[in-house]
Amino acid sequence: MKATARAHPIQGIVKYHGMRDEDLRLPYHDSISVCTAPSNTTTTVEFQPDRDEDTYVIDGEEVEGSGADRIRKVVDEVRERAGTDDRVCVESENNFQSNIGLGSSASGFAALARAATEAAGLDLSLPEISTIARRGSASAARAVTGGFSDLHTGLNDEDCRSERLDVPEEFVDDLRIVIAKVPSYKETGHAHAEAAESHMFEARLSHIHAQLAEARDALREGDFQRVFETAEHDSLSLAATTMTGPSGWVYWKPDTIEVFDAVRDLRSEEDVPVYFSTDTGATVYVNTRAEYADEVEAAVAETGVETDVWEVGGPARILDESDALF
Ligand SMILES: Nc1ncnc2c1ncn2[C@@H]1O[C@H](COP(=O)(O)OP(=O)(O)OP(=O)(O)O)[C@@H](O)[C@H]1O
Ligand SMILES: C[C@@](O)(CCOP(=O)(O)OP(=O)(O)O)CC(=O)O
Repeated sequence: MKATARAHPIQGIVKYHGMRDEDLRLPYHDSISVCTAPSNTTTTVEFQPDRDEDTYVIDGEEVEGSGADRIRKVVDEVRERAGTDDRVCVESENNFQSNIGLGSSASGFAALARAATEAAGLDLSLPEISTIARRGSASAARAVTGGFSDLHTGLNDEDCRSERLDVPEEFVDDLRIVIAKVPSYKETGHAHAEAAESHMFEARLSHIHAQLAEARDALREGDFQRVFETAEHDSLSLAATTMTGPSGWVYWKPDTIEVFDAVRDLRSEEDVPVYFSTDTGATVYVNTRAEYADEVEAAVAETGVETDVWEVGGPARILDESDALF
């Protein structure tokens, strides 16, 4: 009745924005992402029949408000599928900063869904677990299946689930993601809620199918340039939509743009294979290949931002009992 799981956050490639159904978190369109490592979330879940209430703790702090509501959604779905009313104790740790655009809701709800289903004794495939994680965060569905994954939209759990894409191993092993941290706090919930109100949203929807086809084909071929050109372009498309909604969200900061410039200089002046990408946040993912990672990190660090070099992460997995957080 107790289990611990670990999951990695995601970088969007063809990014998800906006939900058809906020309760079930059914996105308007398919989306593709890649999990990042060593960034991860570790979560322990225990069903405790003697308790009166659930408790949720992240990074040593009890979670309340909308953060707790989202965790409860995932836990309630597990309770329903397992046919139990037992209360749970959830403890979680992120080994990276949350709410700065590094995808903590993805790894957080993926680790939660993986640990909770295991603790409840449910025998489910990763795509099935992805439908439970999706109720906390749609990007978490892709963090359950890991690597490069594709979340299909749909109106039910049979259709709206994540599937791991078949991508050449050499391409995955060669990818380096230089993280340019721009620590500006934000929450994406409101942006999703107003996504469809931007006049750019219809344009984005009609464009996204070609982007998805391009990304799937480029990933199958292991074509670095086409995959990350698509991700860079989609970052600009996503920002165009968020910036032109009713709240006019501008997620980028001056440091973000400086990193974009550094990346484009490396590409045009030094012929380095390197592309930027942002999700909903000011932090930049700088995608390059292993042999260029040091040169790219040095150029990005010169703008004054803090950097890290990450790689591709796998699916959500169960850890040993000795790794439990309580
Ligand atoms: N370990 C965790 N377990 C459960 N929920 C988590 C965890 N870490 C973060 N979260 C939730 O995810 C929210 C942050 O994610 P949000 O949906 O705002 O955007 P995001 O784009 O995934 O986040 P980030 O800015 O980290 O990229 C937090 O406010 C919290 O409610
Ligand atoms: C473009 C993104 O940054 C969208 C992030 O959205 P969230 O995963 O934060 O959304 P919730 O479902 O509300 O948790 C990355 C992506 O998933 O494509």
